[in-house]
Amino acid sequence: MSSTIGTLGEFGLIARITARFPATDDVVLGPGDDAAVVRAPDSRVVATTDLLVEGRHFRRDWSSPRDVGHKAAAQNLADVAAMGARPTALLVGFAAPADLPVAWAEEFSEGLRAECSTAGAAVVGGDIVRSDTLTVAITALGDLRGAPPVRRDGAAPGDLVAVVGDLGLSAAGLALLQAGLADREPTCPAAHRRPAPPYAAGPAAAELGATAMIDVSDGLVQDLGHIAAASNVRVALRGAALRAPAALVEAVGTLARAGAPLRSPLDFMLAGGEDHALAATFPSGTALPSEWTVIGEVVEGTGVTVDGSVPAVAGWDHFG
Ligand SMILES: Nc1ncnc2c1ncn2[C@@H]1O[C@H](COP(=O)(O)OP(=O)(O)O)[C@@H](O)[C@H]1O
Ligand SMILES: Cc1ncc(C[n+]2csc(CCOP(=O)(O)OP(=O)(O)O)c2C)c(N)n1
Ligand SMILES: [Mg+2]
Ligand SMILES: [Mg+2]
Ligand SMILES: [Mg+2]
Repeated sequence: MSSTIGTLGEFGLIARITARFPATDDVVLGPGDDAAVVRAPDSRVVATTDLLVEGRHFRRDWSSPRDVGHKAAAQNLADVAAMGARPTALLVGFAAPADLPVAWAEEFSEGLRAECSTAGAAVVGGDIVRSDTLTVAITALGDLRGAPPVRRDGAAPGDLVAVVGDLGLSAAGLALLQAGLADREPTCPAAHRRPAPPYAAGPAAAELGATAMIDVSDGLVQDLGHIAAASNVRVALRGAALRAPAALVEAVGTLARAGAPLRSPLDFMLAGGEDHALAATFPSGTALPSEWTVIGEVVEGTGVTVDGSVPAVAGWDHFG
């Protein structure tokens, strides 16, 4: 029988987990003392937190522990990048039932470490408690390197709207998993299990003069709606600019043939969350690197439109 965290005990588990988290140059003191010490050369620290709850954010039969570690880190590190900052450190709240295998916690930690290393961050601490529901509460910190944060309220009429990263793949992957079709179309389920936020594009966007930015966690329309509301503008998207990748088109075909509720590739791109693409506004005329796609412009008004109409798609709302 595999050992569980209940038999290993809290401090045994802490020792097992913290041994996996090496320091980076940003870390003065890592896990093990009452608190970690992280360098803040700019003296302003970007801080963000997101919870993941089993059953709501992930399922252990759909995602490996490594996948959940990758996703938990990515969801938080993307918020740091969306401020235009470089992620530096992560803190991990881990609440789990006593019968959780130690290997699950270790593999999860390995996923966290690997995703942090992709983003250039380190795990510097956390907490462990017993709980009936497996829950992960992450806090991520970041460094603005002296630059001002890119907020949600800076978009102005005339700005262009652009996006970098995946759109719709995670939601299509979730739909395939829900329909029991994940084995037939593995690309989207893989994107659902391990989103790949374009971390470096966040600070790069800040340097390019981004006027507002957000990571797409709940759906493109809903998240751009936060920029529209905070900036008192309308975000006018062009549907033709949202070109669906082949994997999304194929996933939609497979879902349709299996009789799943009809959703077009564009629906997934407009409403699907959890890819953690970055959506930003830039002054018109900004020369954007090729990984960015211009998808519309900022105009006077309110809300988000696609080809002039309010789209009939909704993003994720935990209580919706
Ligand atoms: N329980 C809370 N207490 C304080 N602030 C919160 C709470 N929940 C959300 N917020 C804040 O509200 C804002 C929007 O939250 P959210 O939609 O979760 O953002 P994101 O999608 O980037 O994670 C963020 O600034 C977040 O820190
Ligand atoms: C088992 C399962 N069901 C449904 C979803 C879909 N889902 C859960 S949370 C979420 C939105 C993103 O999570 P949230 O907690 O809202 O993160 P935030 O927007 O705060 O970054 C989505 C699309 C999922 N990931 N897993
Ligand atoms: Mg959040
Ligand atoms: Mg966000
Ligand atoms: Mg959300």
